[in-house]
Amino acid sequence: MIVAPVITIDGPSGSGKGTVAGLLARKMGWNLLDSGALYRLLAFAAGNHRIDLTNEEALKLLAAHLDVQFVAAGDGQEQRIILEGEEVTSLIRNEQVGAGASQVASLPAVRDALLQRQKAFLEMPGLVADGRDMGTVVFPDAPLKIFLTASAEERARRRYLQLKAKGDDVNLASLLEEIQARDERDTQRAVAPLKPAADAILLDSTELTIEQVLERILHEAANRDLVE
Ligand SMILES: Nc1ncnc2c1ncn2[C@@H]1O[C@H](COP(=O)(O)OP(=O)(O)O)[C@@H](O)[C@H]1O
Ligand SMILES: Nc1ccn([C@H]2C[C@H](O)[C@@H](COP(=O)(O)OP(=O)(O)O)O2)c(=O)n1
Repeated sequence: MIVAPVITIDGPSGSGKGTVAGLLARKMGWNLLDSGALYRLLAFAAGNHRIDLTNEEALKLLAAHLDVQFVAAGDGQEQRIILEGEEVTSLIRNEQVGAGASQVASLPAVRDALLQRQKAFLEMPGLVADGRDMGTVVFPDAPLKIFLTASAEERARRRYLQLKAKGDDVNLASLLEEIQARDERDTQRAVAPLKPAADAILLDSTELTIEQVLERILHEAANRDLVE
C-alpha cells in the first residue's frame, strides 16, 4: 500500500503555523489539516450545547459526533469551516475560543476521540498538518517535521495585528498574557504536550518573513524528495 507523505508543522500560538501550512498545501497541491480548528470547534460547539469545558464524558461524545465540514480554499482564500450547518470560520478565531480549545485539548478522552478523524485527512497526493502533536502523536512517521517557534512578544504582536485587522477589540498586554497561559497549559499537559518531535527541524520565525519560512520548509521538502 502506498502511504501519502505528510509534512507536520507544530508549535505554539502565533508562530505562523496556520499561515505557512495553508500556503505550503496550496503550493504543493496537498491536503490540509488544521488540527487546532478541531479543538476550537469542539470548544465552540460545547458553548452552543451548554456543555461545561471540564465535562470530559460529554465532550468526548460531542467530539466523536462533531458535524464539521472543511471546504477547500479557492485561490488565495482561507479554507471555510462549517459547524452543524453554520459558517464559523471567523467565529472560532479569537482568544476566548483559543483558551477553551486549549482547555478541552488537555482531556485525554477528547484527544482520543479526535485522533482517527485527524488521521483520515491523510490522502494522496499528501498532507500538510498543523497543530501541537502532529509530529509526535498523530503522524509520527512523517518524513518532514517542522517545529515553528517565535518569541512570545512577537507572537502576541502578530495576533494583535491579525485580530485588529478583523475588527476585534484587542489589547496587546492581555493577548501576551493569554498566549503565555496557553503555552503553559499546552506544554505541561500529561497527554500529547506541545514539544518538538525528536526528529523535528526547529525553525524560529521571530526574525523571518512568511516567505522566508515557506522557503526554508520547501528547501527541506526538496531535500527529502517531497517536491515534484
Ligand atoms: N513570519 C511571520 N512574520 C510576520 N507575521 C507573521 C509571520 N508568520 C505569520 N504571521 C502572521 O501572524 C499571524 C498569526 O499567524 P498564524 O498562522 O495564525 O499562527 P498560528 O497558526 O501558529 O497560531 C497571522 O496574521 C499571520 O499573517
Ligand atoms: N494538535 C493540536 C492542535 C491544537 N491543540 C489545542 C491547543 C491550542 O492552544 C488550541 C488551539 O490551537 P490552534 O492551533 O488553533 O491555536 P493557534 O492558532 O496556534 O493559536 O488547541 C492541541 O492540543 N493539539
